[in-house]
Amino acid sequence: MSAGRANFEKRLRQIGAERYHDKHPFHQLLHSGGCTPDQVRAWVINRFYYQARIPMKDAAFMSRVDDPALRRAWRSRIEDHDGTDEDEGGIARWLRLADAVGLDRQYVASARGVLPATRFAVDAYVRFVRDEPLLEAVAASLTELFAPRIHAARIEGLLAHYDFADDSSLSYFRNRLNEAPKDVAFGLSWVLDRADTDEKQDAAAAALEFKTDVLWAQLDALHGAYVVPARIPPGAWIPGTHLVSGTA
Ligand SMILES: O=C(O)c1cc(C(=O)O)c2c(n1)C(=O)C(=O)c1cc(C(=O)O)[nH]c1-2
Repeated sequence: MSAGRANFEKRLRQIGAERYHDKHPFHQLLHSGGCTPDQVRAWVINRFYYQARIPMKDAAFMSRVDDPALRRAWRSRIEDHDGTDEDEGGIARWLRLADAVGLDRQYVASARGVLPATRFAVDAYVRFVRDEPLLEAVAASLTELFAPRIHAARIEGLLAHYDFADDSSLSYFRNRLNEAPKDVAFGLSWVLDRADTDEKQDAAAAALEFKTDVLWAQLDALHGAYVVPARIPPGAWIPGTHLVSGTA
């Protein structure tokens, strides 16, 4: 026996209401115009690592699925980030944002300046999806239920407060507004259908909480390193470096 489908969906949404990273002070700083240009750059560099690993985690997921219908429903996630013959894809769009804030895109793409804690958090997500049961792997992706709201708030906040923000530099987020709802509608009904015991519902809810931790930890790392009193770990990006002159 398990709590009904509607109650379980409510429980998952409550996790977002309490734990999603829209509540993190770094996002509040970013969206309200409180970040310095270097703090925005640090966010662009570190968040790139998440972007770059998302299609790798989706490929890891697909490598474990023996149902062709599920692989077919999932594969557009990889194309959304890596692109197709017709569409440049999310990774290329993110690098456009890197250009707009004046960063050397090759440095950003190299992921050399990424904070250690960001790397640990993102790598933990990829491993989780590779190693845990498929139900938990799909449940972990359901933070995307809460992403369109933060993407809309980000577009509005960045456009209002930062000179680099325009249709080209923010195209990543506009595209996600269309891509994420289709992914999450599929993922949510897949999880609701399969989590038919209390034990499975608990496991799926724990996976979603784990994922909110993955997102929160990345912003904690950013805040600790680049917001006063800043403590930049060895090897991480140093403000003022790897810029392309004449931009931002
Ligand atoms: O900007 C954000 O706050 C945000 C959050 C998330 C998320 O909730 O994991 C994703 C994205 N963006 C995103 O752009 C994206 O492509 C994405 C894929 C996934 C996933 O877990 O498969 N999450 C997210």
